[in-house]
Amino acid sequence: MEAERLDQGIADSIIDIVKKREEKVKCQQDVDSNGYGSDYLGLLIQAHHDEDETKKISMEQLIDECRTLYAAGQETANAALSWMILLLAIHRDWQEKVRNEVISIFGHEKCLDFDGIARLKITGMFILETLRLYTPVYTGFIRDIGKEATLGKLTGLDGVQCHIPFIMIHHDPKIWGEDVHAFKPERFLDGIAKATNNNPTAFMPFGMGHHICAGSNFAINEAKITIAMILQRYSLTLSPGYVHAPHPGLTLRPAYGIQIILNAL
Ligand code: HEM
Repeated sequence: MEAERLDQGIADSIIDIVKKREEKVKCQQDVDSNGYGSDYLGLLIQAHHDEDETKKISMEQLIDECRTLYAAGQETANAALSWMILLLAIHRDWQEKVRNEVISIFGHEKCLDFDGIARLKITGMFILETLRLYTPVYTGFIRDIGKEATLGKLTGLDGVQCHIPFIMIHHDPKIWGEDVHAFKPERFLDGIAKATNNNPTAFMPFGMGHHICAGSNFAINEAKITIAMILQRYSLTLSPGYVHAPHPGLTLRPAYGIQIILNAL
């Protein structure tokens, strides 16, 4: 009952947001170039109002899309950012390296732009190493194996489910070396292909194949922007009250949160 009430609450708040956009269009405030808006929600509302019945989506479909995107994008990115903040606070040398890169590209200006974000190479290496060590979707994925598939010498796997736990792959010394548990963003200095010896299945924080994460670029940019904006303003120190307890829930999360002391620069 509680789950149903929450579910209805989520649907109602999405409908409220949609109605506000529709009202704006009715009032002619936002019809100049973007109609219902040029973001993802705007595109969904446009599809909901499409006169072509073959392209039109129902309100239920629109709500489902919003739900999926929020669930897939919020919990994962939240977990990833938490571990990034922890590792920045613990590895002060990397905090300095990342901050120096941010300042060298953006100066002490508070405003970031996309050209600069794309040039945040050290920050990118730091993000990849965090995703390797603390893979948010640690369970990986489960795939049904089809008729024709073979796995090494195994055949006749039709109907078998295959579970690929990303975190075990990301912590496999045969792939990453004996220092697999060490925090070493320099592994990614020459990109993911070099770090994994051209093995695309060695590093899969965003999955792979048909259902690979739809928001991976968004998530990396989101992390770069968040880290850059924090490091432009603060230095981070781990609070002595922090207890390290990665909790394997829906995503890999810090069981008791991450307590950080922020000092304005
Ligand atoms: C660090 C952050 C994130 C991580 C680690 C992550 C990871 C993943 C993983 C492992 C999958 C399953 C891939 C598979 O089954 O092969 C997935 C799917 C998905 N993700 Fe993400 N994700 C992140 C952020 C986001 C964001 C920000 C969005 C949206 C804005 C998003 C949207 C999706 C969607 C829609 C799917 C389903 C794709 C499909 O089934 O076709 N994700 N993500």
